[in-house]
Amino acid sequence: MAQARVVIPDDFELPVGAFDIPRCYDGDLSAVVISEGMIKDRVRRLAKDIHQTIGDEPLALLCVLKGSYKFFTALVDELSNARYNCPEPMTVDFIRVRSYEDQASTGKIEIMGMSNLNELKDKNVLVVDDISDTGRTLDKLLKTLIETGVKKTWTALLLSKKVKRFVEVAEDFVAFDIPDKFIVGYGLDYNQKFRDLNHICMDDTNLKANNIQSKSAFLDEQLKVLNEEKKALDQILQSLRHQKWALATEHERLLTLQQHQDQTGVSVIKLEEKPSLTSL
Ligand SMILES: O=P(O)(O)OC[C@H]1O[C@H](OP(=O)(O)OP(=O)(O)O)[C@H](O)[C@@H]1O
Ligand code: HPA
Repeated sequence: MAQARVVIPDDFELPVGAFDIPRCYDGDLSAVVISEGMIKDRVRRLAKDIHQTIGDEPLALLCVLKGSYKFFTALVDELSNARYNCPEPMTVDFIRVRSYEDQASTGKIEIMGMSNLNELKDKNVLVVDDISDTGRTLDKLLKTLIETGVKKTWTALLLSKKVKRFVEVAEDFVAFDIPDKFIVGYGLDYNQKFRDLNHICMDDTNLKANNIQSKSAFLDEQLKVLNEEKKALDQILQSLRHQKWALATEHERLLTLQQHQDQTGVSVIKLEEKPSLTSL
């Protein structure tokens, strides 16, 4: 039977005040998106789906640290139950992969603790990660595992973000499909903060980012209006300059005329050179 997907709608937000949130995160979160209880229930079912698909094969579970430590622990427990009567053992391995700074992938996938990868040679490996966003982490890791000579790979993800992937990667088992928003909690961090949070939440920086975006759009509009006003004022200024220049020229001509009249007693109309426009 095809696995059912659990798709979290884009506007699904539960009030933070309705959940138990550690005091140290007061004011840091804007919404709860998936509660701990829902994760627990979903992971139990996901473990059954994994066992049904992979069967009673020997299986190595690879935890992609740090983000997936909570999901991994929950999944191993549920898989142990699901595989209770399985004659083949299940092993656990850990690897650290890092690429994010603030809320963005740097594109530089750093794999740490590569030495134990050789232990996975010829094995069936279930890669367990917390989230697929750009897809770069899983892509790099899967390619590395294939180069290492593993027998077969599957991926189990707590979250799959509904966003166009930078690289398409097989997502074999997914607990939740989530909106394209930066989320934290249940192992996921924002600059190492919030990993210990039990629920998956939206951190307030999403709100701040939205506010900044709308403020910036508002300022762009203001700037457009001001630029138009500046253009009109420039035109008025230019016209005033011309008028001032004409008046100054006329003034100087009359002065010269008067001087000439004072010296000679004769009234002569004499054209003088105009002052330059830039000197006004
Ligand atoms: O699909 P991607 O865009 O590559 O993003 C997914 C990866 O990003 C996070 O890791 P991060 O680099 O933040 O390290 P962490 O696990 O230590 O938090 C997360 O744990 C995934 O491994
Ligand atoms: O939305 C996210 N939150 C935390 N870590 C992440 N790594 C990729 N995407 C995310």
